[in-house]
Amino acid sequence: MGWSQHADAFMELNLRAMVTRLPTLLASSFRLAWRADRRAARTVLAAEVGRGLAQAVSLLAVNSVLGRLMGGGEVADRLREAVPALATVAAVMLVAALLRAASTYATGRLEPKVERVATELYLERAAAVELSAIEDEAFHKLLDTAQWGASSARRMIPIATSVVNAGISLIAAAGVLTVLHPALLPLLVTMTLPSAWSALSIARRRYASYHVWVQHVRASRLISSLLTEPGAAPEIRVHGIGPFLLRHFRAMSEAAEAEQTRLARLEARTGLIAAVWTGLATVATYATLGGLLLAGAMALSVAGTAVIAIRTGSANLNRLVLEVNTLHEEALFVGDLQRLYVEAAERAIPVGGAALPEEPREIRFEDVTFTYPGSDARPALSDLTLSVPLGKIVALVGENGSGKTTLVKLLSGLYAPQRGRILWDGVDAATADRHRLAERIAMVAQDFKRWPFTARVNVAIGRASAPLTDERLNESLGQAGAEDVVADLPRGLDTLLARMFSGGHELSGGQRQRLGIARAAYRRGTILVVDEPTAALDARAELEVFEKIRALSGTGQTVILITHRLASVRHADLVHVLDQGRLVESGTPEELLSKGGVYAELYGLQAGQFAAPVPAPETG
Ligand SMILES: Nc1ncnc2c1ncn2[C@@H]1O[C@H](COP(=O)(O)OP(=O)(O)OP(=O)(O)O)[C@@H](O)[C@H]1O
Repeated sequence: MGWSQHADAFMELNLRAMVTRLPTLLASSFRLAWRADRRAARTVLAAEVGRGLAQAVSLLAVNSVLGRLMGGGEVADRLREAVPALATVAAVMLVAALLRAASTYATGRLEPKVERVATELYLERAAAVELSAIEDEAFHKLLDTAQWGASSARRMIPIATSVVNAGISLIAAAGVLTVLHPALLPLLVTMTLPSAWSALSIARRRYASYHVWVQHVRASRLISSLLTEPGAAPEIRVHGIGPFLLRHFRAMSEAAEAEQTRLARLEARTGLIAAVWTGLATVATYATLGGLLLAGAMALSVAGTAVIAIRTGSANLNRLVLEVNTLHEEALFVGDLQRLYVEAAERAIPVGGAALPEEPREIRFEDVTFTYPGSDARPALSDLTLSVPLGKIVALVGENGSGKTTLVKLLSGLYAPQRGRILWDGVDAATADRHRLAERIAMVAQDFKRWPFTARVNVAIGRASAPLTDERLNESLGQAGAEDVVADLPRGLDTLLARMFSGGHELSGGQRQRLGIARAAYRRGTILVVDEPTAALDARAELEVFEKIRALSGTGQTVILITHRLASVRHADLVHVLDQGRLVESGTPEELLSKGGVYAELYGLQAGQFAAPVPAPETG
């Protein structure tokens, strides 16, 4: 998959590749900064270039000061002659300090903006992808790794700034050194190469480890969140699952610790080798400098400047190598983020497409076959041909796993069939404008979302784009029979439905379900899909909800009803019976009952439960 190719690319990254990639990295940091805040980006760049130049001028001025001080003549005269150069050094230091302050301020302003821009883009793209992408394990992994990209992009800003600064300072020091004596430059490079090698090796190992361990980190985070999640809390306590989860958490943490220890050991070894190499190169550098002095090939004042230039140069080269290395490390995470941008754009729900008929009469499935992406099980739907007449109540019936939910997901455009077509009065849904199609659907899914907001928002979120009016809200609550639910809430519609927050309230399963139906009613889609709408309702509430659903269809609304309660299906205009992804029967409830097929059999089983005599208690 994508991410592992990426890791391989990094594994091949050597010093030369790092240097050649540097301009691209700096440019991408600058582009992000430019997008976030142009003025701040300009200020940082100008200030850093200015600071680098100031360093060169300051080195030359120091050279001139040393030359004057070590020249011939009276000490007082020598001092006097050095004054202009000393004044230059002081002025340059002042300018450099001012530039540094400007750069610090602008960088500080840029950083959070860059992170926000990158995060917004991440969330925006992630929210727009197809459901199949969200359910795809590889895409999820990318979502996971890419989430660090935004903070990396933020960190890249000061690092890139530092790289520019160190680079210019280094060029200044190297230029001065070359002027002083050509032999000094290669020595400077030799002194710094070991740290470059060690920093690169360490970063490469850390990154490879991260990519191998990312799944492990995810799983361990999941386990720790299970231990604190309110939904899991009752079962953890009653079934005593806590110690089991803790044991797993500890085992996973210990494995991760062992990996950290391995990395630390390798880091220490690499650092030691680099330190020995640097030490030898430093000795060689100063020995060369001494040799040049002894041979009379270099004046003492020049040697003094050379020592300063070598120290400044090697410090800058070291900093440059470390910063370039960190920049690469962060860039790899930003790379994950950029790959997510690209992949999410490729897997986004397409925009535009054919218009659907204004008032279609039927939605027709023609030889539809669908297998869930990545699944090697039998198709969830096989060669399915059926009609959903609009403006009616259509019930989907069948045993668990027969494909009912899958069918409505396809009808809602959440998935596309691999074979066959779904036609809205002759317009193929595959070519239709998907966003427009979704506009028409209101859905109460089996596992519909409990939003951690107020009751009001929990209903109105059904059509978040519409202005929230009390009239529409009350109408929807009425349509779902949810007025009592709201009346019982401590702060009515303003009650926060999130127990984990102060003032939050928890609804019962049935209350939640009614609010879910109110949300779908609020949406006012022309097709209402209700998947097991009464699973959590008591007998009276169930009757009431079906009554309401029936009333909705009376207003011209299409209702697609999935339920196992066959007594509730008797008001449907049409029933499709599915079995193992295939359509086995279709007709009105009466037709199906008299036919004596699967529907009649299931109906008989349910009715039989009520008719069966209750066994008498044993008497002792
Ligand atoms: N997201 C998914 N990924 C892979 N397979 C899935 C997914 N959802 C459902 N399936 C499989 O597709 C088949 C049909 O499932 P579906 O949920 O449509 O059945 P259903 O008739 O609605 O069942 P139930 O009555 O239990 O709700 C099942 O074999 C199920 O395991």
